[in-house]
This record gives sequence, structure tokens and C-alpha cells, in this order.
Amino acid sequence: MPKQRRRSQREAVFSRSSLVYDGSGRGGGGERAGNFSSTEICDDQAQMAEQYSGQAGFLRDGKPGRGCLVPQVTITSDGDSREITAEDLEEDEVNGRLRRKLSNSSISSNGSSTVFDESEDDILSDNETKSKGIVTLEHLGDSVDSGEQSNAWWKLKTIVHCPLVASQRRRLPWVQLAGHKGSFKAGDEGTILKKFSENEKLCFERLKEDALLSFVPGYYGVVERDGELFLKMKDLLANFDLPNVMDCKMGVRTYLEEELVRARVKPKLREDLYNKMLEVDSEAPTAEEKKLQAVTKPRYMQWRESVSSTNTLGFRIEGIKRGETCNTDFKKTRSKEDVIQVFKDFVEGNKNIINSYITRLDDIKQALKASEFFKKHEVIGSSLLFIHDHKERAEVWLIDFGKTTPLPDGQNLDHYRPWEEGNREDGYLWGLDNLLQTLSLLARE
Ligand SMILES: Nc1ncnc2c1ncn2[C@@H]1O[C@H](COP(=O)(O)OP(=O)(O)OP(=O)(O)O)[C@@H](O)[C@H]1O
Ligand SMILES: O=P(O)(O)O[C@@H]1[C@H](O)[C@H](O)[C@@H](OP(=O)(O)O)[C@H](OP(=O)(O)O)[C@H]1O
Repeated sequence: MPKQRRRSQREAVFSRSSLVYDGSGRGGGGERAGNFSSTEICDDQAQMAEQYSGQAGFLRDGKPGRGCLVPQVTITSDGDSREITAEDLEEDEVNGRLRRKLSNSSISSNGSSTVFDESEDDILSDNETKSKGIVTLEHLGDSVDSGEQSNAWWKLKTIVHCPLVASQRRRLPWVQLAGHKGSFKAGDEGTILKKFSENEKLCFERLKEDALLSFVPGYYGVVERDGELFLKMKDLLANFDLPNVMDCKMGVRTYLEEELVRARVKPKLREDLYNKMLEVDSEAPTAEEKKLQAVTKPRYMQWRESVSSTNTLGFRIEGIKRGETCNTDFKKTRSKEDVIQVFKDFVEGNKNIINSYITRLDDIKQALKASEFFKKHEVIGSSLLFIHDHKERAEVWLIDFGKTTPLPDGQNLDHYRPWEEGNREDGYLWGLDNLLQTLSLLARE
């Protein structure tokens, strides 16, 4: 049975209660507060109050602080129940990667992993889980002898994982700090293959003519391997010598407006997200959610944004690989002091690397401001990938356009304005300014 179908059926088990959209558009802090432990209520409300009054500015250019008006999808125990139908399942099957991103489930990712501690079986298993860091990519090409082994990082991978399986498939140790296991395969010549998404493909195609081109991974089209479609792109780690890597998810919001709408129209309760919430804070679920042992995805995403720095700084750290260790446990890294500390550890206090990152981020900011693509797209869930090595080589790239969606003709975003449902703002530039300010503080320490 296809993975998606099985997943949807599993979800159906939990769809036995009604969900109610509170369309009041009340402030996220206040509305969310009912769902948090007492300490978090205070922190969250105070923070949001500060933001609304424009006093919590953490910006270089004096723009006001901000908060999102977060329309909520909350759960009530009464009302109609609704099963997922065969039609729903079919719908889930046909709408491709964006659809998958909007509806699939995953099991929690917490903690850290050390190099090569995930077997290929884990990665290729049908039990789709989030990646925790170092993974082993399967090479789906026929060739086992292309020119990919020329750099040190690639050589290391080859040395450690040289055994060829019966099918002569090479396996490539790689760093995947976010997303689902099995989403990536090794390509040839320093490329990787990412599971096909129509939406992401269109973004890469539009970016070919755009000011952002030199800040996104090279894109080499759609390829088919073993009957599956992939987007072929440059492996940004390929030319690095034992790279250190950080994934920062950008923006004040990590779900599409469409996801909120769908949660109202066709609510799905997710046990896996409820469990992930419990792992971080056993007091976070409401009494209703505890009864149901499940939450909706927007509810989880909004909560996730509020405990991390997404709402307060407009970006959050998803994961880091430093040396031989990966850490994806940053869910509660929220204050700018905490973020500074994480960056400091990441670069091991190296000011040259920090300064290179700042320079690159400044260039990215200029490119974003000049970009027609950026003006016309809601950029959700996209990350900045930081990469450096012991030679002090440091780069930052924009990755993951799976949830980057075009606006209707004539509509533009400025990426600074606070989000209100309907305006589709994502807070990307606000987050980038905060990120730049964070790194500047570190550079001056
Ligand atoms: N071109 C690339 N070169 C090197 N590493 C990459 C590249 N693209 C992605 N990665 C790695 O893979 C991880 C996941 O990438 P990405 O966010 O594109 O996947 P995803 O499945 O869309 O994730 P999500 O489900 O969180 O949206 C990144 O954190 C990064 O570590
Ligand atoms: O980081 P966490 O706490 O593990 O939570 C996940 C994270 O918010 C991802 O961005 C999201 O995938 P999308 O961005 O693709 O929606 C995923 O949804 P999913 O479980 O539906 O894949 C969440 O589970």
C-alpha cells in the first residue's frame, strides 16, 4: 500500500471530533495563552504585548517590533465527527509534494545524532520520520564511478561507506538537518536528488531568471529514478571539507494560509504532533487536546512557532551539524541570547567566519530586495543553510521552496509587515534583519 494512503488512514482514526475555527483574529499571545502553562502564558503575553506596542524592536533600522494576529484552529469535544473518505485519500495521492507537505505525518525528532548512526534501513523504511542529521543517501544512478569522489568530504563518505550493495548502489553519508527521511537521494557529480514537488520545481524554474539565482542551489531539472521523480540540484556540501552546517527556518509563520483554511474545512487530528508537543512541554496541550490525545497541524505549528524564536525573531534554528555531531533539539531556543549562544558554539567563536556570514547575508538581503520572485511569492518554510569548514570558508544559501507559493497577479509582499490572515505576509525580511543583528552582536562581543 502506498505510504501516503497508509498515513491518511492512520490519521482517519483520530478524526472523530469536530474542530472549530475561532475566526476572531485575536492576538496570538492572548488566544494562545489558554493553551500554555502558567509561566509560558506570562512570557508569551508579555512578549506579544511588547511587540504590539512596538517596544520590543530588535531591528537595526528602527522598524517597530511585531506580533502576528494568529487565527486559531481549536478543538472542541462536541459536534460532528468526520471520517476520512476514500475520496479524501485519492485527493491526497494526486496533489503531489505540496499536498504531501500540507497533510503528512511524522514521528518526533528530538535530540542529537552522531555521524553515521542511522542505517540505510532507517532512511528507506516505510516509517516516514523526520531526519535528525547525518543520513546515508542511496545513489540511484547506474554508475558507481563518476567524478564525485574528488573532494575530501566526498572521499570521507566513500571511505566510510564504500561497500556496494548487491545492486552496486553507492551510499553517501550526508547532512540532512530538517525534513523527512528518505526525501533525498545521491545524484552524480556533486548533485542530490530531492523528492519531486511541482511547486518547488516551478520555483526553481522561475528563479532561473531572477536576482536570487546565485543564492539558491543550482537546479538541473526533473529526473526519474526507479520510477520516481526527483528534482536534481547542487549538493551545497559537495565542495566542502568536513562541513559544519546549520539550518535556519525563516519567517514569522511556518504554515500556509491554505493550511488554516483546510484545517477548518477538513480538520484532521494528529496524534504524532500531539506526542511531539508533549515531549517538549507536557503542559502545552489543552484539556480538550489531552482528552483527544491529538492536535491539528496548524495548532501544532502555531505552538511550535511560539516556543521557538519564529514568532519573536522571525527565524528559528532547526538543526546543526558541528564536527561529527548533529543536534536538532532547538525547539525551545527562543531568546536572542540563546540564539547568539548557539551561533557562537556553531562557529566556535571564530569572528572571521561570523563576518563572512554577515557579508553573505547582506548580499542575500540586497538580492532579496531586488528580486521579482521574492516580491511575488509567499515564502513559507524556506531555510537559510549556513555552511563553513576549518579553512574558514563560509557560505549561506536559500533552500526549500516546497511551500513557497505565488501571489495572485498584481499582489506583492514587502516581507516586513505583520501577518494577518489574508495578507499572506511571511516576515522573511524582518527575520533576516534580526538574524543579521544577532550575528552583528556576536561579531562585536
Ligand atoms: N542543495 C542542498 N545541498 C545540501 N544540503 C541540502 C540541500 N538541500 C537541502 N539540504 C539539507 O536537507 C535538509 C532538508 O532540506 P529541505 O528543507 O529542502 O527538505 P524538506 O523535506 O522540504 O524539509 P521540510 O519538510 O522541513 O520542509 C536541510 O536542512 C539541509 O540539511
Ligand atoms: O519541526 P517539527 O517540530 O518536527 O515539526 C514539523 C515542522 O514544523 C515541519 O515544518 C512540518 O513540515 P512542513 O513544513 O512540510 O509542513 C512538519 O509537518 P508534517 O509532520 O506534516 O510533515 C512538522 O511535523
